Amino acid sequence: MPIVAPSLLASNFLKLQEECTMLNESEAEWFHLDVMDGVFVPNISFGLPVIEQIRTTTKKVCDVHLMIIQPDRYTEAFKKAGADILTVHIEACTHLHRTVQHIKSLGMQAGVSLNPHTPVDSLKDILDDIDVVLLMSVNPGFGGQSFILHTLHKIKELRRMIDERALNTKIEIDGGVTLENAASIVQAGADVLVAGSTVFKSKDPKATISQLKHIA
Ligand SMILES: O=C(CO)[C@@H](O)[C@H](O)COP(=O)(O)O
Repeated sequence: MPIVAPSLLASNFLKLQEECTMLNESEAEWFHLDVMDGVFVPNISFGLPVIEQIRTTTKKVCDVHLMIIQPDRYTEAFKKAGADILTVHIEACTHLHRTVQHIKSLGMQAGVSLNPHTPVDSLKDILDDIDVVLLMSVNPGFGGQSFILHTLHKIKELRRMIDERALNTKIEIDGGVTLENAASIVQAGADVLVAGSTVFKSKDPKATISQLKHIA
């Protein structure tokens, strides 16, 4: 069964506490928190103070996805704000190995994210060092986009790489995940489903989370 990680980007920020309570009562294991800087991606979302507050509402895993340039400037700050997993973009890092080691030295799990055009092959010299690979299945920056079908090939290729090395690295898929495509994403080899619009725009978000969890 996949881990379900609702993306709070699609939540109602005026009712953030209620949204967090709903997630706490649901089968979601991770809170997916999208940080955007308006430079790496053409949108600005939320940052440290919001994550700090969300952290006080939950004991679930806080999975922070940094869509920012020069993420090293903020590694400690996100640890302090309560991140359990800190994911950086391969396209935003100059010394990725150093960045990953720094994240892990602070006691967080390290994730590396790939934009849709970045081949999974680019992970071959870092894969053994990371806990999570976050494959973007849309171009990052906005919720509510359509899943890019080619991602299914990338998931299968990455699954092969991980299994060949007998690693426990998780494959997380982010963007355009729906009740219609979730089963094929999991069958291709994904471990974690990020879902924003599908969860928060549904009539019954808790039930939708359960459906995503049990769909495959
Ligand atoms: O990181 C991002 C977008 O950059 C994602 O987390 C989206 O927010 C997912 O939203 P949906 O496609 O599920 O609405």
